[in-house]
Amino acid sequence: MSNFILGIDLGTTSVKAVLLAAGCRTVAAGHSEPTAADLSDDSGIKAKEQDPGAIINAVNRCLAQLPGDKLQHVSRVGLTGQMHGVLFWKANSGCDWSNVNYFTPRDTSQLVTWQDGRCSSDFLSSLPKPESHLGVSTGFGCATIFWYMKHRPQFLDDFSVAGTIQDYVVSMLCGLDSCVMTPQNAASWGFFNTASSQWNENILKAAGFPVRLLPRCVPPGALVGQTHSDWHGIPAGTPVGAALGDFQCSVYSCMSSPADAVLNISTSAQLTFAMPGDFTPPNSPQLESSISYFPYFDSSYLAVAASLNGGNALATFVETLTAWTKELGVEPKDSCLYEKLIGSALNQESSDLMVSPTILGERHAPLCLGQVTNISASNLSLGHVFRALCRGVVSNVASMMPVEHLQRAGVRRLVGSGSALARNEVLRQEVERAFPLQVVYGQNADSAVGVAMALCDRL
Ligand SMILES: Nc1ncnc2c1ncn2[C@@H]1O[C@H](COP(=O)(O)OP(=O)(O)O)[C@@H](O)[C@H]1O
Ligand SMILES: O=C(CO)[C@@H](O)[C@H](O)[C@H](O)[C@H](O)COP(=O)(O)O
Repeated sequence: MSNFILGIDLGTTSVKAVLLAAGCRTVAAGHSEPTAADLSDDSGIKAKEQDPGAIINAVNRCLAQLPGDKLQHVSRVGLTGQMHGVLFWKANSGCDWSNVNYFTPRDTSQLVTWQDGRCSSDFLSSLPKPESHLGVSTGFGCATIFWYMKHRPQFLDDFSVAGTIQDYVVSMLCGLDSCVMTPQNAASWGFFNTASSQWNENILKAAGFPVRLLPRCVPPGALVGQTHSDWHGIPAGTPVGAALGDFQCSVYSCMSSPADAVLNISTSAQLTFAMPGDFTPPNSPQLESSISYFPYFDSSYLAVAASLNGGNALATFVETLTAWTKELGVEPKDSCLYEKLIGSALNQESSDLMVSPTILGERHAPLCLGQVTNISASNLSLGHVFRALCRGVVSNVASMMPVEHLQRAGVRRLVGSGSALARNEVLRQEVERAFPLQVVYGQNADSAVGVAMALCDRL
């Protein structure tokens, strides 16, 4: 039996796991499980948190579905997942292995995710200026830690380690008493200089920030350690890579030429292309710009329009419909609703209803919330509304990085990735209408495949 590489994506909505066979381009098996729902927020601070226990349960369910005869021949484990977020744990007691075959979290905080809104614009303005080309937005790890410093300082005293959810899993698998992070994820926390690959420690220390919580940085593709226990049949001693960013991994899974742009629509949405190898980002944040530059591999960068409003806008509409119908005494299933909405919109070729889906605002325009305009008595059918909503999601991310910008950068083809795109023909139709480019959809184009490919290519 040949060796396999296990890739796991801890996404905001679902966990995906794949086994990549030798040659790194064949997906031997894959599975996905819904992850944790957002915890209800009765604090009034627009918190968006997820329970690490529910996330790791989804990981355990996902791996339990993979073929055991392949799991025992895994030669590398790669983790990726939702960026920007932060969870805290206690060194050496962050998880419980009493189930022998897998671990469950212990002594951790909740995961404060990239969708968290507790850091107001005023609060962010009160923070020191970062020495980085990337600004700091609400939901970014360092901003969240500054928030806890100001509003709940004792909370931080209970913990000795912090990282993204994917960094946490790497630490638990390798039995680390600290956290190791790649620049792909460190850049998503803020106060990280990607040119020097260092935290803005002096700036943070001067502001009283608990720098003891900052992870140690290693290059993407680095191995952090080895699994210290058998895990779902994967033998102890299996090398584990430092965790990568889901955005970069979705690109790595399907970008095959510098002339490719990638449109990933998952919970969020990203439109991106690779910058030339000699590109260096500006010295300071371009806060009003809808385009940012995120570290990729080998000191290269991706230009990205990172929208906060992707599949989550569609999910919010489905959840709202479910709530309305429950109030009316009916209990539809979400999956049934998606099928009906997609079906209705496929029968509605076009609509003059206009939907701007930015219910979370955008990082470059946080106050620009969602809108529905041009409503008439004849364009409020489910087909009209869902068609207009899908077009709105695509138009919004396209407005953040117009096709002219792509063409000036030499882009000739658009590759689609992410479950929201893979599962929604209306969304794909709107992509093909919005972009006068060749549009293809990557086979197995998602972050779990991308992290496994990245590890494989760096064997
Ligand atoms: N049954 C479904 N049919 C079509 N789209 C769906 C369905 N279920 C979820 N989605 C869409 O998929 C999105 C989640 O995509 P996913 O790739 O799982 O996200 P992530 O990688 O961020 O966890 C949801 O936001 C929703 O818009
Ligand atoms: O694209 C960027 C980079 O800022 C971020 O938006 C980031 O990739 C994503 O929003 C988060 O990682 C969440 O991703 P996902 O759960 O939607 O796959």
